[in-house]
Amino acid sequence: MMNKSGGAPETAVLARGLTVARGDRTVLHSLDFTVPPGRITGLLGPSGCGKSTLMRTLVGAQARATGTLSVLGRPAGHPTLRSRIGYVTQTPSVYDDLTVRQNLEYFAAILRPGRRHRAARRADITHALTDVDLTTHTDALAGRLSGGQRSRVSLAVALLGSPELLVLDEPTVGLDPVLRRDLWTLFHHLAAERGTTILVSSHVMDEAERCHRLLLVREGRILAEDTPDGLRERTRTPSVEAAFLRLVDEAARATPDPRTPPRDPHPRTPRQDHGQEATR
Ligand SMILES: Nc1ncnc2c1ncn2[C@@H]1O[C@H](COP(=O)(O)OP(=O)(O)OP(=O)(O)O)[C@@H](O)[C@H]1O
Repeated sequence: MMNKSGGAPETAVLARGLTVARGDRTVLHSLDFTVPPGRITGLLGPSGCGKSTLMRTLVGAQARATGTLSVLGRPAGHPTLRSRIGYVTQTPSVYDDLTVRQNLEYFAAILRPGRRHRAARRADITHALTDVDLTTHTDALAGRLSGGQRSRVSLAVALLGSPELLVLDEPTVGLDPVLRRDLWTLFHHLAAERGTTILVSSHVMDEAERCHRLLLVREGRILAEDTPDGLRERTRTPSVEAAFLRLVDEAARATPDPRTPPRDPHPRTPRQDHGQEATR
């Protein structure tokens, strides 16, 4: 979607009535939301609420989706989006029997094949390794790295080619506090200095405070779409975690408990029951 002056897009991602099924059940229910460009949007919600499914749909890896999902002005999954999106899955996508540099060389060659791009690929790899602070481990086998280091190799792969949109599925899980802080500094640097749009999922609510905007998800539905400040003010709570819990309680009050049988809109009079009351 372009703005009125025809310049940069107003939204990096736009979803309308997005519904996604996995197996025999609907996992995402008619979602409406936007992701602004050049900002960090946090996708937050409890385990199993559908965060990974939403990210997979965004990058075109989820087949059974209906509704509208526009990504960088194209329908999700469009072939031209492949080099414009960097996607980091929860499990690091690295080859354990290759060194850090060889992993990056392999993926860089897929993104920009051919000898004429050799210098650009080398510059890209150096850039990505510096971003994730792995320049001292370039010759280490990926299989011998710690969990946090392997996650950072995976992130470096996603940074190759300077994607416009970074989709990061719980990138800070299992990292120590210093590494977590450094990664968030990197995310803010990418958004502020390179205009990268970042969609990052987490079920750790304190990470929400580091995002510009939040999408709170529960049971496959958007509970709220707001800034951290907006959420706290709207719910009159001191933290995003408290705001989330309040919204969950409000949603539960607004939705009848499915275990309670619905009231019969046409109750039969005793005469119509023909005396069957006792057998019900
Ligand atoms: N391959 C699959 N087939 C059927 N259902 C699936 C499949 N993968 C996931 N699901 C279901 O879809 C729902 C959403 O899962 P998803 O992985 O998107 O959640 P999540 O919010 O990312 O969870 P987590 O934070 O634990 O990673 C869950 O109920 C899960 O059981």
